[in-house]
This record gives sequence, structure tokens and C-alpha cells, in this order.
Amino acid sequence: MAGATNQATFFLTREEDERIRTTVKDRLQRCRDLSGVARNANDPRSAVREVTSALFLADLTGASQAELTVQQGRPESMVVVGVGCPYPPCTASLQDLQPMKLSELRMNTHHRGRLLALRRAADIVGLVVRSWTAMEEATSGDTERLEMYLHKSTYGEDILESGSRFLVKEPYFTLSDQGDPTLRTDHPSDLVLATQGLDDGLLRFFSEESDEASGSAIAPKAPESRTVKECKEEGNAALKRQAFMEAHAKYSEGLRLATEDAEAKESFASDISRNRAYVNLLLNRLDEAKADALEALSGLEDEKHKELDSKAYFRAGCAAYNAGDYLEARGYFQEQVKLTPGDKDALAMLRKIEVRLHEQATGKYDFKRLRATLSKARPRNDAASFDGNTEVKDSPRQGRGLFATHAIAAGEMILCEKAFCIVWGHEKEAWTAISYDIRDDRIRGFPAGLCKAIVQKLLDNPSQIEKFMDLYGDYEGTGKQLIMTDSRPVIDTFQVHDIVARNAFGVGAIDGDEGVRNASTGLWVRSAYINHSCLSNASKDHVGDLMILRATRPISAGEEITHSYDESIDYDARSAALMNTWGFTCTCVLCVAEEADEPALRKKRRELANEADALMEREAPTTAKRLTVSKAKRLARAIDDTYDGERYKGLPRRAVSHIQAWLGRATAR
Ligand SMILES: C[S@@+](CC[C@H](N)C(=O)[O-])C[C@H]1O[C@@H](n2cnc3c(N)ncnc32)[C@H](O)[C@@H]1O
Repeated sequence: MAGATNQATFFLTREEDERIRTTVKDRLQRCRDLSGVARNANDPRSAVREVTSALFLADLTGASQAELTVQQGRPESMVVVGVGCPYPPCTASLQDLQPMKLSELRMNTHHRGRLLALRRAADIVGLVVRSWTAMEEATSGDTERLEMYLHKSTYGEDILESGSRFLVKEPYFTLSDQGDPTLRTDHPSDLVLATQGLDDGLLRFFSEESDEASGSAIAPKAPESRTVKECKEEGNAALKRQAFMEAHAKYSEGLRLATEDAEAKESFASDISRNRAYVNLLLNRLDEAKADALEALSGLEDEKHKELDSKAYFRAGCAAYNAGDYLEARGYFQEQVKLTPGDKDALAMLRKIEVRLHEQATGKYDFKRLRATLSKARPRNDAASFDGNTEVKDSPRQGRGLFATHAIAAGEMILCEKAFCIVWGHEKEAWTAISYDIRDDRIRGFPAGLCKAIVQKLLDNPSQIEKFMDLYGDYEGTGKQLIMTDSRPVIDTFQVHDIVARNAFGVGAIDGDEGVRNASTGLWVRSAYINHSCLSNASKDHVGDLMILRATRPISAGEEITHSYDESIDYDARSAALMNTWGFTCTCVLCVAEEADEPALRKKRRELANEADALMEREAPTTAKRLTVSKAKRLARAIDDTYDGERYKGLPRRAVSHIQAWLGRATAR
């Protein structure tokens, strides 16, 4: 993936291109044709049988049921996702939804205001983009297929794997990519796992369930009656086994039970909160980690409680530090030192914080050290972001842009930003999909792995949602404000998709470990406000997950800061990339001049530049034969002649720049 683009370079044959478009459009047409049609009364257990045969087939052929793919060389293929038919997530709380039956479902319909209570009745068919299974309705024994699209895992565990009873909010009944009727969930908050921790009132939806009667393959766990103490001990045991999700669930159950038992609360709630804070730190759920740690504080003065509170402050400090809130973190570590003077860990963190605050305030980094500490195992820097003297304002180009608040010298660092989220090519999360967007009929490379990681980060850290949702995207979805329902954030995954598509950048792999299917990509929130210019005044570079932006020429106070999203010299390639990946036509003076050239003239220029590239590749300037140098001079003149003197007054003649630089070195011998 090129440094300045977010689009993977892949090649599709005409047949593949056509097959993608036809498959996606055909499915949508069939969905439209069937809109509102009542669901076919299935043989009650047909969905279970479908799962069984899909899994049997997978066992037999060694592959899951086919998804739409294209073969990008062997043995792997690239998965294709159809996009551009967004629908909003449910924003109502479970209590406000009316239960419905599978038999009431209508095709290609979002059943707004309704709720399905279902039990998983089969194993999971786990595909790349989707996971699906059979769900059963307790009262009727009726079954239906349910698939979870793209954002289907929590901490590596498939959401459908994580339990047996689910509530589907505002069910969407449609056709799968393979044309099978299915309930489809795209937004994680639309599928609620009905655990004991859920409001008891909601478990009433399952109250009529009879396990023997249903004959389900997946028996729900019998509701166990646990004490708060047992929950704590089981949580601790799970933590020891590094079963973090399980530990989190046990601690949460303990905290829920403690709300009903004053004595147990007194004895165990602090410990459980402090322990859950630790698990949350390990799971990168920083909001809850901090809240838990602060909740655990007793404020008591005896030595034992001071030790425990010191531990809680340490966890709150780590959560704030990892979120980049260094001042807040400093406050927590200082409190810790007051309780346990001389605490080595706290003092070490306080020293680190001073370095971070210095980086943040001055933009002075020890890049040598930062480079030296990077490895494939640790590709993210421990460093602060420096916003520099910049501000986000409305731009005459489009929407918002980043502007200098003071004069910046050529070569000066403008900003240095830690990635909001980055996925490296060597990490298992990295995968690039091919997306076909029905809205503009375009096929693109799409960093699906990055998009999934961002959705996960937002679900885990609701405090980050608004700053991410403020970024530019074609689809406005549920808006920029944080919406919480049933104690969970609502994330419109279509909105996230569109934001990622317009704001993510390729990074360049660590040790070249990436290909078209696993490009390294990231998103930097502040840098995402920077608009493109072909005649930009800044360029970006990366050290680990830091994006460093430097001025390439003097920038005056108040001037808009721009960098080049695509650096292709050829106008046609550049404008196609800007339109395909970023959705705009650049109207800078260079583009206006190049566009005014006849297409035949641009073609001639491109051919001459290609010839010059081939010559430069064949011979190095320092050892080139005299004949080659003469040919290079002729080529440089010929390319230069394709530029009209008047039209290009004061503008760079980019196609000739490389060969001129080569000639400069060749003639300097
Ligand atoms: C990374 S965002 C840049 C910030 C964006 N302008 C905003 O309001 O948040 C990229 C999007 O900005 C717009 N954009 C960037 N540079 C542009 C330019 N030179 N002319 C027109 N639109 C541009 C395009 O819509 C592009 O998809």
C-alpha cells in the first residue's frame, strides 16, 4: 500500500470486475423484489439442518461455505463486501421494544420498535466477513438463520460463540449474500447477549422456554445461583488462566449481585472493582478500567486499605496514561505516592509522564530512542501527541481543514500524532477486503481489519466515540453524538466504514511484511482534518505509529496546511485515485493546468516519462554511457516541450523532474 493512499493496489480481470458488480446488484434487486413479503413458514428445524450441512461441507472440503471472493494469486483470495446500503442501528432501549415472533417477519424489512428473543440452536459457521448460525424461538420451536456481519467478534471471540440466548433489537430480515433468507445484524449493539447480568426483567422473554421441549443442540447454561464471594473467586481463577472475558463476566456478575446485598457489597465490591479494573486494562477497556479503579477506593486510613487504594490509583493512572490523558494520570499517581510514599512503580510512571508532557508541549522527541525500541512485537510507540500550533477551521477546499496558527519554517515539524488506531500487516487483525459501493458504482480496496479494530475500540471506550464520529464521512448515520442504550454505546458501523474509507492511510509495513491482502493501515484523528493539495506545503512520515508532519516550505500564520494524498505525477492516474479513494476532483492550479492539456498531449507526456523511467532504471547516472546521457537529454527536452510556457508559468513540470535530477547527477561526474 502506497504511503499516501488508503487504497490497496490490486488487479481485477474484466470477468472478476463484472462478477462482483452483478452478484451484489442481483442480491439487492432480489431483496427489493421481495420487500414486505411474509416469511415462508419453514420446516421448524430447517435452519439447524442448514448449519449442519454447511459445517459438514466445510469439514469435507477444508473450507467454509464460499463467500464472494476474487482470486488474487494463489492460494489465498480476497473477500468482497458489498457496501452502500446503510441502515441505522436501533437506538431504543430493550424495555421500549415490543416482542415479536419469527412468524411475523417480513422480507427485506427492518422491524422497527420490535424485539426477537432467540436461543442459539446450532454451532457457528465462521466465515471471513460473516458468522452465521441457527436461532430458535422457544415458544414455537421455529428456527431461523441469523448472521452477524463484519463486526462479529469481541476480544477475538465470536459474539455468537459467547452465549446461547440473544435479543435481536429491531430485527432486519433479508437475504444473505448467498441468497438465503436470514436475520442480519451489522451493528454490534443490535444483538444483545442475554446474560444473568442483564436486567432481570429482560430475561422474561425467555421465561417460557423449555429446554427438553425445544430439543436444542445448544443447551443454555442453567442459571446458577452464585454468591458475590464465589463470583470474585471464580473471576480471580479465570484471570489466572488468562481467560479475561470470563474473568470480566464473573466480576460483573459479582458486582451486580452486590447491589442487592449490602453486607456482600461492604465485604467484596471494592476488591471486585479493583480486580475488574485490572482485567479492563488488559482488555484495553480504558473507560471502565478507570471508573472501576476509582469506584474501588475506600478512603480508609488503615495500612491495609491504604495499600489497596494505592493499587486502585495505580490502575486509574495506567488507564488515563494509556488513553493519553497525562495530566489526569499524573494526578492519580501523585495520590498513590501520598498513600504509599516511595512506591517504585508510581514514581517510574510519574517520570514517564514528565517526558510525555514535555513531548506534548514542545514537540521535542527522542526519535533515536523511539526508533530503537520499535519491533514487530512492539510496533506502537510510548509517546505523546504534539498538535503543534495548528487549529481546525472551515476550509475553502471542502469542509474543515487544518490551519497554522503561527508561521512555520521549512523543515519544521508541524505535528506529531499517535495513531488513534493502527493495524500492521504482520498482525492477525490486518486484512484488506475489496469493497463494491453501490452508491457510486466503484470497487476499492478497503482496510476491513482496521475498520473492525476501530469499532472494537469505540465499543470498549465510549469516551472516544464523539471525536472519531466528528471526522468526515459520506454517510452521516446516527450523527456525531454518543448514544448509549442499555448501558452500551450504539455504534453505527456503516458510519465507521465511511469515515475509515475517507480518512485512513497506508503506513508501510514493518520489515516489508505486507501484501495486497494485509496492508498496514492506520487512522490519525487530528491529521484526518488535513486536506489534499497537489502543491502541498507539508509531507508526512512515520515512526512506528507516530505520524510526523513537516513543512516542505515556509507556511505563514493562518495558511491552510495540506499534504498530497496521491503523489502520482501523471494527471490522469492522480485524479482517478483522488476520485476513487477520496471522492473529490482536485481543482488546484496544477490540476487545472494539466486538465486543460489535450488528452493526447497528456498521453504523449506519460509515454515519454515512462521511457525516461525505463532509461533511469537501466543505467545509474554515475556510470551511464555518453550515448545514454544524450538520449536522456533528448527525452528531457521532449517532455519539457509538452508543457505550454504560458500555462505552466510558475508551476512545476513534474514529468520532467526525475530525468532532470538524473541528468544533474550524470553531468556532475
Ligand atoms: C481526510 S478528510 C479531510 C478533512 C475534511 N475536509 C473534513 O471536513 O473533515 C478527506 C476528505 O476531505 C475532502 N477533501 C480533501 N482535500 C480536498 C480538496 N483538495 N478538494 C476537495 N475536497 C477535499 C474530500 O471529501 C476527502 O474525502
